[in-house]
Amino acid sequence: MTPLYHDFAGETVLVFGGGAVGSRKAGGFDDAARIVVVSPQFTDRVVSLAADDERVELVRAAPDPDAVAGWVERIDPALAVAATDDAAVNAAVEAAALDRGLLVNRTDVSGDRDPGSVVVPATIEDDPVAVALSTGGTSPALAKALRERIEAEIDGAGEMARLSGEIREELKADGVAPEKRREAVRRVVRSRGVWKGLQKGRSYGRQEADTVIEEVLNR
Ligand SMILES: C[C@@]1(CC(=O)O)C2=NC(=C\c3[nH]c(c(CCC(=O)O)c3CC(=O)O)Cc3[nH]c(c(CC(=O)O)c3CCC(=O)O)/C=C3\N/C(=C\2)[C@@H](CCC(=O)O)[C@]3(C)CC(=O)O)/[C@H]1CCC(=O)O
Ligand SMILES: NC(=O)c1ccc[n+]([C@@H]2O[C@H](COP(=O)([O-])OP(=O)(O)OC[C@H]3O[C@@H](n4cnc5c(N)ncnc54)[C@H](O)[C@@H]3O)[C@@H](O)[C@H]2O)c1
Repeated sequence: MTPLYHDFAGETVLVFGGGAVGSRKAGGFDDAARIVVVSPQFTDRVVSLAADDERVELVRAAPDPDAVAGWVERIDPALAVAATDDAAVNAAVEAAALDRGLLVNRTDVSGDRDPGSVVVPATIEDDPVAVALSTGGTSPALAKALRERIEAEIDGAGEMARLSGEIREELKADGVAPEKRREAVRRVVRSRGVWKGLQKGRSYGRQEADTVIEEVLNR
């Protein structure tokens, strides 16, 4: 499998099943224009998600396997998520989506998949930095445990991305030779002092970074 980032802006995601798994998946599409959850029952979590987020619609229904394709056709999503506790319904969701050339996330199986059948990774976001983590479907519990470790490890990465991106542009604009510029940026992103400074505040991080840059430029 090849990991890719997909932009669902302007698209619909259709989730079958409003239990624990369907509710978690429904809350994970920050970029989608519309998220429709079809289920006879819903968790409190997804009910409050729909109350707070107008993009999320709950439709109370329990389509049988033969009816699933009609729902997929009417709602015409970019991605269908099969998250019911009924394997025949989940299989029908997969078949209907693949028949129409749509992406599908089947939550009740692991291992080999048809092309178009995607896996949702564990994710860590500190905008604009994002980490997606998969165990190739082998051990979702490990994906979650590693996500928790990495979350602590990359705390502050978003601020570091903004600062080092800005420094990169400044050094380019100042006409610093490419080798020196790369060396300076590489040192900034690896400097414990800069990471620590950023935790106190942006200006402290910037000060630490300026010291690192001076060292490189004056060598
Ligand atoms: C990462 C995460 C993203 C998300 O879903 O948001 C995710 N599962 C998460 C948690 C989790 N899932 C399960 C447990 C209980 C412990 C356990 O059984 O291991 C826990 C842990 C917990 O809940 O503590 C059970 C489980 N999961 C799948 C099956 C079916 C099967 O294995 O056959 C069963 C057995 C069901 C049963 O027993 O009936 C299948 C899939 N789950 C995936 C993703 C895909 C593979 C990702 C990868 O490559 O690692 C894949 C293949 C399909 C998909 O869903 O895309 C999310 C962590 C989010 C986070 O917190 O960061
Ligand atoms: N991928 C994952 O991370 C993960 C984790 C745990 C379990 N699972 C799998 O996902 C499935 C769902 O797990 P869960 O914990 O959310 O179960 P759950 O029982 O809490 O939820 C299942 C939901 O599906 C709904 N449903 C039943 N028939 C339906 C139909 N015909 N159409 C639409 N909705 C229907 C139910 O009303 C319920 O809300 C399980 O079968 C399990 O195999 C996956």
